Amino acid sequence: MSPPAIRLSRVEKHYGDVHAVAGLDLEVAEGVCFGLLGPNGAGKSTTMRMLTGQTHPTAGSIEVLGLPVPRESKRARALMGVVPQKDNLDEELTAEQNLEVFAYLYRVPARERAAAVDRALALAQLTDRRATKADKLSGGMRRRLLIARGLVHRPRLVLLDEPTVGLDPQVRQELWSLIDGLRAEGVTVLMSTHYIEEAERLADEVAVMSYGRVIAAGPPADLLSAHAGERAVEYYGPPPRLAEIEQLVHAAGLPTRRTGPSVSVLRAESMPAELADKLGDGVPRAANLEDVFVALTGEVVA
Ligand SMILES: Nc1ncnc2c1ncn2[C@@H]1O[C@H](COP(=O)(O)OP(=O)(O)OP(=O)(O)O)[C@@H](O)[C@H]1O
Repeated sequence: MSPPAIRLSRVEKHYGDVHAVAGLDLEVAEGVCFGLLGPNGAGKSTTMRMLTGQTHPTAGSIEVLGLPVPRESKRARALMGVVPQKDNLDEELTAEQNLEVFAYLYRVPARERAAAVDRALALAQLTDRRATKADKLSGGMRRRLLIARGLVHRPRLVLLDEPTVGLDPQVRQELWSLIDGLRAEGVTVLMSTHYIEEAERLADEVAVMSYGRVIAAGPPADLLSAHAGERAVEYYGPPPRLAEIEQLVHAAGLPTRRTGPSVSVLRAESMPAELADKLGDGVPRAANLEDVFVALTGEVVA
């Protein structure tokens, strides 16, 4: 078996009293799309920044594509593509020029640069906008360009920090297709997100982070069966009715969680018929990673 693309072992990052990362163990296998899931402040961005060598760990060890980081972060950076959360395109340059600059910085050989830029433009679906300045592109186009820029040198590993944050649902779908395409090509993807649906839709494996640690990791289906079961049923009603439902369900040994104006009964596939009768009509749905997260932490994501 080939060594993992990313390995973090007992990694800590302290900012004064804040332990942004607090004993992180993580392995990402080659060719996998891996989702780092957790609420704001869980330590996802700090982890990403340590992988690129932008910030150094307080303790622990990090390897990226077999190279120790931060010692060899320059070599590691040359092999990976990094797509930052914050859009830092050069406004003055066209889509094509933004890509050319990165092809040069990533040392794509001069005779291959034009083809690399063309390929990245096609990937971003911006071939017909190649001569448009970045400040004239829409939000979705800019984000696609930002991703394509990180891919111009055909990296084996791509880090995507919150790739679709703040974008409308249609643009998000487009980016999901783009990321899916990378996975199909065998590129290893590490993506941080606080959108449950994004992790569910794209990730082969997920690590749930809370307060700087991984509290559960594995393929989404395994996490669901271990922590949330197969199905949930949502019941709506006034607060006293919801409290009553919770009491009845807990007495039967099943977990619940509040979701706004409703109570979700988890592991509903094991609900006794008698209890189902008492609870009346509910809205059945499949269990999701949010159920897992809440079951593990009591916190609500996003
Ligand atoms: N440079 C810094 N100085 C001080 N504290 C920091 C710094 N960077 C991060 N932190 C703190 O570390 C914790 C983890 O932050 P981090 O940005 O890694 O979380 P996150 O999961 O990526 O959340 P977000 O999605 O909001 O970026 C937070 O409490 C944050 O305030």
